[in-house]
Amino acid sequence: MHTNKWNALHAFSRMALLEVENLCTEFRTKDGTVTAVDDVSFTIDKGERIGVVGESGAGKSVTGLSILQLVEYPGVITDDSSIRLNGEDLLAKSEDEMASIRGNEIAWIPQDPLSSLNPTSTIGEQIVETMRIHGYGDDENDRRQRAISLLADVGIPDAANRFDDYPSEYSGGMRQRVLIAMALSCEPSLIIADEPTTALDVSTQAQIVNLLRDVTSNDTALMVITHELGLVAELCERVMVLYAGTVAEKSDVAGIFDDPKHPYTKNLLKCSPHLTMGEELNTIPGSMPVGSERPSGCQFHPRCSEAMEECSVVEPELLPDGDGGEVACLLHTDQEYNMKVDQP
Ligand SMILES: Nc1ncnc2c1ncn2[C@@H]1O[C@H](COP(=O)(O)OP(=O)(O)OP(=O)(O)O)[C@@H](O)[C@H]1O
Repeated sequence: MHTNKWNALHAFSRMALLEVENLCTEFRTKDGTVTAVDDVSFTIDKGERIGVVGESGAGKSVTGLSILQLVEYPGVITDDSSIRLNGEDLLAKSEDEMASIRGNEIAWIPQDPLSSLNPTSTIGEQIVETMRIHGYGDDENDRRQRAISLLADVGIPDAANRFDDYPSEYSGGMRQRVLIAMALSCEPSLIIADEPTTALDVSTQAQIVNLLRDVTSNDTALMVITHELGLVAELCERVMVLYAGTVAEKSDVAGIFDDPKHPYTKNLLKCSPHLTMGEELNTIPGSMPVGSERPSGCQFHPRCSEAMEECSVVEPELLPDGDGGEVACLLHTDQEYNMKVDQP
């Protein structure tokens, strides 16, 4: 019952910044409909850091891109979905309004710093341009000064001189810092970071985690998309575990590590290089359903070592787990489901 007190405090001290309800995002391809995000609901409070975790293909990036309405063709957010920022319906916004919200209100840190930066433009000019596009700052000189101070804030030494360098003159870790500076440049209320430490060495990863923790605050919330639960442990307050586009489990960070409920979460913990600390690293046998073919019942049941007969028939609902979190697993629900299966 460790989380109830925390949740009560959380409810009183914070307000919802982002409210995602029943988000469904489908890719309507010629080979059938791929449901990338299937009825996902969650909130992010002002200044909160939340981790969205799962293996490749779980729907993490599409969830983030849906919030920004940047899902590529033939992706469609279905009509029952709702995404609200500070109470405003983002799905009712025009493309021009969304363009202004991107960067100004919600900033995206993409997966790959090298391909996200323009190799032919200086680092400083790219940060200034982000502010210019979003109408931030009064004049070019202000924007330039702010870019230099942001570069210094994210730990670029000798920022005034490094302003005029090209991306190729920065290391991988420095390029990631630049993307963080760009995300911060227009003072967004939410930053969505997609795998922010992938491809960095271990000590640089630790520095980027510390930086992300330092730059998020009461004014800036963070949604981290990652397959790495170790990153979540170091950085986030709450976790949402996705599997095949559905929410497997939600919890505060302590709950996920001390008492994971969903068998998929338990498997992910055994697969995290940071958490296993030199013990044998496991992989989860089998693979996530791909394309339009989805198993009946629980999406994870074909790979689940704890699966029961009814797991192949009944789709588990996401229900309170009794510890302040929520879990979608028949092992953690009462007899109601078994009765449903037994009925003719
Ligand atoms: N353009 C597309 N057309 C068809 N299916 C797509 C498209 N983009 C994504 N998908 C499908 O959506 C699902 C979720 O993809 P998503 O990129 O969100 O996964 P992820 O959890 O972020 O994985 P990764 O860690 O590999 O980025 C996958 O099954 C993927 O194949």
